[in-house]
Amino acid sequence: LTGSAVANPNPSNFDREYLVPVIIGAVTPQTINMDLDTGSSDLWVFSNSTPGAQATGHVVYQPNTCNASTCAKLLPGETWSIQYSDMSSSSGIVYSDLVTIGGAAVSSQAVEAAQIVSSSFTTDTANSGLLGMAFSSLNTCRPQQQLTWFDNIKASLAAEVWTANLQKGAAGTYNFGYIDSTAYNSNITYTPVSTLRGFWEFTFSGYQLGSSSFVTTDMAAIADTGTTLLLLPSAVVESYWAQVPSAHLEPSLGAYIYPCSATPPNFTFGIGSYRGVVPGSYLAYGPVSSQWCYGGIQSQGSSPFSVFGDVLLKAQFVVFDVGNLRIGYAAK
Ligand SMILES: CC1CCN(C(=N)N)CC1
Ligand SMILES: CC1CCN(C(=N)N)CC1
Repeated sequence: LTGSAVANPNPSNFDREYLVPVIIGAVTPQTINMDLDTGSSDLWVFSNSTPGAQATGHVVYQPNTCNASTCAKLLPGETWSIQYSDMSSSSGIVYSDLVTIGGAAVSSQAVEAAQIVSSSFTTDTANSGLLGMAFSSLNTCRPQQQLTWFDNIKASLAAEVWTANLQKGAAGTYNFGYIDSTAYNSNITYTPVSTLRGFWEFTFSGYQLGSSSFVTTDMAAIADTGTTLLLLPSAVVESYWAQVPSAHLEPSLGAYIYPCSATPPNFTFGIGSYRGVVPGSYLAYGPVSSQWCYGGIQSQGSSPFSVFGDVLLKAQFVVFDVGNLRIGYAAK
């Protein structure tokens, strides 16, 4: 078994997130556009349990709890509650239902129906749910923790692997169970993943800011499709933006902005001896005013790891190898 699904950048704003059409239900199937997030492990959707005012503009999951084996089933007593790093949150109840992504189906997937969603989810009308693809140890369902869609399907796949091929301002692809050798043009360099924190966490071997020399130093990072930007240690971020005249940390935003007339420098990361290049144009996130632009590289703050978000991932072909607990990067 294999699967292949489109990854659509959020239509309105600078590839803030990438949405995947997910088909939920057998008797009355619904296609719901969800944000595939390798930084969390809950599959949750706006639903008929979400208050109307919070669900306005969204497709809502309507579980068909009919009386056949193919119907949705409420999991009695199960609840979930999650908070994301941008302080958004959601919570609710849990059903089991058929979930098909890119032609690959899980018959009894925990589908977490929202009873409450915070305002930033309500206003993000292109996104009607989160598809968690980190490790199941982070799943918030209680009292019985539930498995991610990938954990449920992986034994049926040709290989316990999936790949991300995100694009800048265009549709990309998530493939499940196979590696499309036509999708990249360098060897894939793998490095081990630690699951101790439940993320796709790995060590990268250093970085290069623009045309400066490569800095060889082992650093921790997670690969996170659910984070838009590239988050690095504040000292590295300061050095990076020092290369752009007038770029500065804007206190009111808590972020670096730079003159939109400038193109930011490239960012290169190392995996062993592999060098992954993020073009400067990918690090121009979007305007905050007529002349100031929001930088695509920002500080990781107090986080113990960097966050390789969409601005970096879209420049690479990325292999999430669950079977071998490793992550792979290739140029494309
Ligand atoms: C470490 C944090 C990264 C951002 N998150 C996420 N993509 N769900 C939350 C966890
Ligand atoms: C993992 C992220 C998904 C998108 N988010 C949001 N719409 N508030 C934040 C959390």
